[in-house]
Amino acid sequence: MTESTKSKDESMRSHLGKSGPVYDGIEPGELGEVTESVQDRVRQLESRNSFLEEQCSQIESEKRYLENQKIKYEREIRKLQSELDRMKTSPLIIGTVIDVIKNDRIIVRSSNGPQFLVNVSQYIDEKKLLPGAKVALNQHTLAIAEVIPSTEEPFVAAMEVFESVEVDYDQIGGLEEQIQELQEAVELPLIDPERFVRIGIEPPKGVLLYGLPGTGKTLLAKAVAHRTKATFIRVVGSELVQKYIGDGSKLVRGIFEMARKKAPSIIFIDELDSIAARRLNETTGADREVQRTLMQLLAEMDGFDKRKNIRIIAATNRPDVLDPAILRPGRFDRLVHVPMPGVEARGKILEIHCEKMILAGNIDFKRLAKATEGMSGADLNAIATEAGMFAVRKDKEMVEMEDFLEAVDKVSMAADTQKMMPVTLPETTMFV
Ligand SMILES: Nc1ncnc2c1ncn2[C@@H]1O[C@H](COP(=O)(O)OP(=O)(O)OP(=O)(O)O)[C@@H](O)[C@H]1O
Repeated sequence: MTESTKSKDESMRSHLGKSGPVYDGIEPGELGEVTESVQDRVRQLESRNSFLEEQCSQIESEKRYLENQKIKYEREIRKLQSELDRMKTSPLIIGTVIDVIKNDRIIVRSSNGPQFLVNVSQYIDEKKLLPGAKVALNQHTLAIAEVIPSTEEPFVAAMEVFESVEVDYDQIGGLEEQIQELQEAVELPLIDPERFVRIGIEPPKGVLLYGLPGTGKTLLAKAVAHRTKATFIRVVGSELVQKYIGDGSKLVRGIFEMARKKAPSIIFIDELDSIAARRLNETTGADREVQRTLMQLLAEMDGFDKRKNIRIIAATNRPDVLDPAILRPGRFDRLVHVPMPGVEARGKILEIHCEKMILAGNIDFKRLAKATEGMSGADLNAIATEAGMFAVRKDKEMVEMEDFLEAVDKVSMAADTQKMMPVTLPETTMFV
C-alpha cells in the first residue's frame, strides 16, 4: 500500500467513524472493490426497477384497453337486450289520422281500410296529430301509441324530377304528327297562354299518349319539357300503387304540390292504366287503394287552373282498359296515338342512335330499316348499341354493316323470346 492510499483510507475512516460495522473485517484496500460491487448491485436493481415500471405501465394500458372493451361490450349487450325486447313486443298497426274530434279522440284509418275512433297516449304531442299524419296504433285497443315522423323520402323516391331535360325533337325519329299535337296541346299553352285567352278557348288539360312499349312516348314528353324549359316530373303508375301501398293518394297530392313549386312543370304519368283501369267493383283493399289514388288524381286535375303553368301528360300501352272518368273533358281530353315506326322512321331512328358512333362507309340504313320491320324505337336503339358491342368485341376501329346485321339478328331473337315468355305477375300477387 502506498503512502497516498493509506492516507485516503485513514481520512475516510476518520470521516465515517473509526469502528463502524460496515468496515468490520474489511481491509482498507478492499473498500474500492466493495463500493464497485454495491454500485453494480444498484445498477442491476435500477434496471430491474425500470423493467418492472415498464411492465407496470404496459399492464396499466392493457387494463385500460380491457376496461374500454368491457364498456363496449356492456353497451352492445344493452343494445342487443333492447333489440330483443323490441322483437318481443307485439307489432303496432299503422294508420293515418283522418280527423281530430277532440285532442284525445281521433278518427284514424288503419292501413287495411276501416276507420276507427280511437284514444291517444298522453305522451303524444297533440300538435303532431294533424289529418294525414302517420301513426302507430296499439294492436288491441287501437290507441295511438306514437306519431311516425313524416319523411320526404317516399315522395322523393316515387318521382323523378328533372329540372332540365336534354332531349329535343331532333332526337326523335318519325312521330312528326305527334310532335305537332304536343306542341299545340302542351308547348303553346305553357309558352304563350295569352293566345288561348285571346281566342277564347281553354287549352287541353291533359294529354294521353298511347301506343305499344318502346315507341317513344316518354321521349316525346321529355322533348316537350325541354322546349318549354319546364321541370319534368315523372311518376310510374304501377309504383304508386304497388310500392307505396297506402300512400298513393298522398303521393299524388305531393306530386302536384311539387309541380306547383317547380312550375312551369310537366307531370308525366307513365303506366296510367295501373291507377286508372276501369273496375267493376272494388273487392280488395288493394283495389280500394288504387281507387283512392285515382280519385286524388282526378281531384287534382279538376282543381288546377288550365291556364296555370302545369301540364299533365300520361302514357299507357292499354288505352282499352281505362276508366272513362279519366278521359272526360277537362281531364285527359287529348288522345295521341304513338304508332310503331314505319320504314322511313326506322331508318331515321337508327341514324339518330348511331350519331356518336364511328361508322364504316358501307352502312346501308335503308337496308337496315327494311330488315327491322315490326321493331320499336327501343329495339332500334338496342340494335345500334349491340352493333357497337360486336365491333368492340372484334377490336375494330369502326362499326361495319356486318356488325349491324348481326345486331339485328340478336335483337330480333331477343324480342321473339320475350314475346314467348309467360306474362309476369305483378309483384303483389300472392299464392295461397
Ligand atoms: N321515335 C324514336 N326516336 C328515337 N328513339 C326512340 C324512338 N322511340 C323510342 N326510342 C328509343 O327507345 C327508348 C325507349 O323509348 P320510350 O321510353 O320513350 O318508350 P315508351 O313508349 O315510353 O315505352 P314504355 O311504354 O315501355 O314506357 C328511348 O330512350 C329511345 O332511345
